[in-house]
Formats: sequence, structure tokens, C-alpha cells
Amino acid sequence: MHKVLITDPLSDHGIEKLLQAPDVEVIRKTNLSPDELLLEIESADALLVRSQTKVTAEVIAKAVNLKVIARAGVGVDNIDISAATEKGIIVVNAPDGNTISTAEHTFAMLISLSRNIPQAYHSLLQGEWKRKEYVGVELNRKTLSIIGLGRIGSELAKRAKSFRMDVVAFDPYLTDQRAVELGVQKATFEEAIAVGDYITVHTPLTKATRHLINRDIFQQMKPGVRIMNCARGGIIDEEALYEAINEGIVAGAALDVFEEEPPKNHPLLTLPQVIATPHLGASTVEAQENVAIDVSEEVLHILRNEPFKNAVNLPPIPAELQQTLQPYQSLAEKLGLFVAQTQKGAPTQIKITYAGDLADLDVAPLTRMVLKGALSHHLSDVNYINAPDFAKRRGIQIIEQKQSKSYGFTNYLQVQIETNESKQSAAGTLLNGLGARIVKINEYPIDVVPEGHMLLIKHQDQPGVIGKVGTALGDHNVNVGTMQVGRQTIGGQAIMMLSIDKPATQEHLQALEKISFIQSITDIVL
Ligand SMILES: NC(=O)c1ccc[n+]([C@@H]2O[C@H](COP(=O)([O-])OP(=O)(O)OC[C@H]3O[C@@H](n4cnc5c(N)ncnc54)[C@H](O)[C@@H]3O)[C@@H](O)[C@H]2O)c1
Ligand SMILES: O=C(O)[C@H](O)COP(=O)(O)O
Repeated sequence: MHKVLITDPLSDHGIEKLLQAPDVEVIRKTNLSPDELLLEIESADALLVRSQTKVTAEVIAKAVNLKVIARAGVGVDNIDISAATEKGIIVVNAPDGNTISTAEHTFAMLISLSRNIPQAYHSLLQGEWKRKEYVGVELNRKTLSIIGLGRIGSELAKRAKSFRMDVVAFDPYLTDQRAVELGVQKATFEEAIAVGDYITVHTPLTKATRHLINRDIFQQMKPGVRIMNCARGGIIDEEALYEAINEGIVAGAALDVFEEEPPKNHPLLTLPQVIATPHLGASTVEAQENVAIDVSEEVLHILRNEPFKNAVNLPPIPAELQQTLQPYQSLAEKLGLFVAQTQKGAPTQIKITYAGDLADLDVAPLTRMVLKGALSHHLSDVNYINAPDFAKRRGIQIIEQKQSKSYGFTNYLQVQIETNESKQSAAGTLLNGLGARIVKINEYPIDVVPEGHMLLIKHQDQPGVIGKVGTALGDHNVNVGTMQVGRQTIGGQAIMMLSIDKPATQEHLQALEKISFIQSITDIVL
């Protein structure tokens, strides 16, 4: 039974699939203290959060079974992604479900800011009737500068266009074609800052975007500019915004997010020019259902070892490619594991060669599987997510290469591992309808099903050696399933690959070592 811990409020309807899953136990505990979270996380297989729960390195370190952290929303700045990656925990989010709601909320802020709606309402409730004080400005023909034209920025642009605003946008990934499609003017960051009557930010919060809008940047703005942040607290330097309002550069600001949430005695909230909401961008019935459905499905897929989509700590793989590569994954992992078991010493280089049909594909997911297999022989806790990271931190050089020569196979994958003591390789293929085969070990051609308990014996090609090996194993009641021999020249160096029906013990290995012309024996488990 998988234990799924939910620590922020999620839509009941959205998590129905989780609640009904026979293999899942859902535990809902919101408003946990950091200490309570450390206790609860210990036995959880999955953690579902929104922006409130802080999934720190300490929390991740405490988790024993955790396979996935799912963010029911977009921003993952409350999750320590590198700690999760290092531990091999998948982090997924729900990037699409709240786009419209947040764009609409930003637009509501834009209008409220222009017409002083919150301030006027508040004043009216105080018994006042101040029509002169709350004269606003039109949006028509004003310039809206959007910093970050991703999902939300683009939806906001469409709405602003329908209000006849001129939309200027800066986004490092904005192409000319996309700008034309959206009817926005593509600008540099400096241009967007200089021309906006309204400036709104819709970037993620990263090291690069922290205090993107700072003291210097406020000085470059049009006097009377209005500022909006419905993305993340911290993209705008709050102290600098406070000063810019008091200096008269900024006429008003609308904030849905804060550097510290909830804000405590925040100076900005004392200014009449500032309107604010408590991080409500995604708080609609529709958005909450969407994101909860999305992450529930992702969590179920991950817990059940099925393909999933929105991993934040894995490069995205198109569904079609995922389907094509899926049958090769096990072969890739087994080749990595096989070669790692044939040698001693610390790996310094892992070279993976792809040929035949594989040479035309994006094989990065297979490389991950090779690394997982190769590293898991020596290291516990290596998985598909953290294997490249493990290799990098250990200074192992990874070489991924493609070649046209596939030795007559339609697909061909070779793994070579170099350690400080030796260099060993194995190549494999997927035979149509017959499954995986190891077809080469170092320079020896062979045909072996990579499965179960095996013995790799290096010997000299001499009459009688094969028979003696069979007899020695038989004497110890070890049944040989298959046997394959590979040699380069008659009487020269040769290898024998045997599949055996039970694990080889030290006693078995010692018995084999006594046979003349045998040079080495390695037991392998795949
Ligand atoms: N207030 C809320 O409740 C709420 C709801 C949803 C999302 N958000 C936040 O809104 C933000 C945007 O979400 P999204 O779904 O549109 O994300 P997105 O990934 O679709 O878009 C972000 C865009 O920012 C761009 N970008 C990155 N760095 C930039 C920089 N330095 N300058 C300019 N552009 C830059 C990216 O290229 C990308 O196009 C995120 O911070 C997210 O957490 C807030
Ligand atoms: O990044 C997001 O998706 C939003 O900030 C929503 O956050 P919330 O789930 O805490 O409302």
C-alpha cells in the first residue's frame, strides 16, 4: 500500500482518483509544524503540496520511502529540487491547470489598480463618499509591459489586447513568430521597463530573477508607472518598491505574492497606493480541480511505475519517444549492470555507443538507464533520476556517442566502463519478437539472454574445458540453463557465459578455479 501524504488544502474532487485507488492510503494533514512534517514524511511514498508547505533539504533527508513530491500548481520554489534529485525523488508539478485563473486574477488586479476599486470600496464601508479622490485611469491605449511571456504572461497579453492596450513583452525565449501571433511587441528588458505604463512580472522565482526589479530598475521606469506581481514574491525587491512609491515614480502597485508569506507588518501594506490579495492567483474552483487532478494522476503513475509527464527534475521526453525507447530501457540498464559486475576498481569513464535505429533517436533516457545500472552495482539509492548527478559528483566522465556501424543488428547499444584497473564492455540488441540479447562481451561475439544468475568465465580455448565446467557445476548440484562460448581464434583466449539456476557460492567458484586453462570467473546477477 502506497502512503500518500497531502499537507496543503487540495480539491476533494481533484484527488478522487487517489482516494479511490485500492493501492493507496491518503493521509491529509494540513498546517503541520516543521517538526510534525519531519515525523509524517518518514513513511510517506508520495508528498502532495501547494506553495505553503516548505519541502526543505531537512524534510527530504528524513524521508525513507519517498518517490515523488508533487506540487499542485506551477511554482516549485518551496521545494529543494537539488536535494530531491540527489536522493532520486521525482518532483512533478501541474503547469497548465491554473494558467487561466492566474491570468484572470492579474487582469482583475490591473483593473482594480486603475480604478482604485479596493480603496474606494473600503472608504465606502467607512461611510465616506469620496468621488474625487478615486478618479482612475483608462487602460485603453496604455502600454502594458509583460516580463515573462510564458503560459500566464501570454494569456494576460490576449486579455490586455482585447482592452485595446499596447502590449510589450520581454522574455529570453520569445521568438519573433510568437510575438506576431500574440500581437505583442517584442522588446529588450530595458525597453520593456522604460515604456510601460503598467509593468507586470510572470517569470519563475530563480537566482536570476530574484530582485529582477530593483532600485536601479525603478529609476528607469516612466514616472507614474503601475506595477503588478502575481508571480512570486522576491522577483520585485519590496524595499525598493516601497521607496519608488514614496518617491512618486510608482503610482500604484498590485501584489498577490510576497517575499514572506503571510506578510507580517509589511510596510507596503500601509501605503494607500498598494492593493493586495493573499496569494489568490490560482484560487478558483476550476484551477484547484485541474491541478489536483493532474498531480493525482502523476503520483499514481509514478507509484505504479508507469510513464509520467511533468517532472521538474528530469528533461521532458515526448510521449512518442518515450514509447519508442521503453523496450530498450531494461536492456540499457542490464548492460550497465553487467559490465559493472565484470570489473574491479572505481569507474572513471562510462562510454555508451548507440547504433542502428537507436542512432537516430534522442537517447538521453537510455543513457540514464545505463548509468543507473552501472552505478547501482556499487552504490545504493541510485535511480533513474539521480544517476547522472551521482556520476558527476564522483567525477565519472560520461561519453554518449552514435555510430553508423551496427554489426548487422537493426539496433545496437554498447557500454564500456573504464576503471582505474581495467576497461570492459558489453553490447546488446533487442531482437524483434525475441527480446534482449547480449551480443558481444569485449571483443568476443556471443548470444546471451541477459537474465538471472550467470557466470562469465575467461579461459583458454582448449578441448575438454567446457565439459569440466559442466561436470564441476553438476557435482555441486548447480543446473546449467544455457551455455555460450565466444573465441577469437582456435586455441586462443575465449569466454564462456553460463546461465545457472541458482546463485553461485564461493564453493562453486573455487571448484571451477581448479580447472586447468580457466583464468577468471565472475558471477553476475541481472
Ligand atoms: N499567484 C499565483 O497564485 C500563481 C499561480 C500560478 C503561477 N504563478 C507563478 O507565475 C509565474 C509564471 O507561471 P507560468 O505558468 O506562466 O510559467 P511559464 O514557465 O509558462 O512562464 C515563465 C516565463 O518566464 C520566462 N523567463 C524566465 N526568466 C526570465 C527573465 N529573467 N526575464 C523574462 N522572462 C523570463 C520564461 O522564459 C517563461 O517563458 C511562476 O512564478 C509561477 O510560480 C503564480
Ligand atoms: O505557482 C503556483 O501555482 C501558484 O503560486 C499557486 O500557489 P498555491 O497552490 O499555493 O495557490
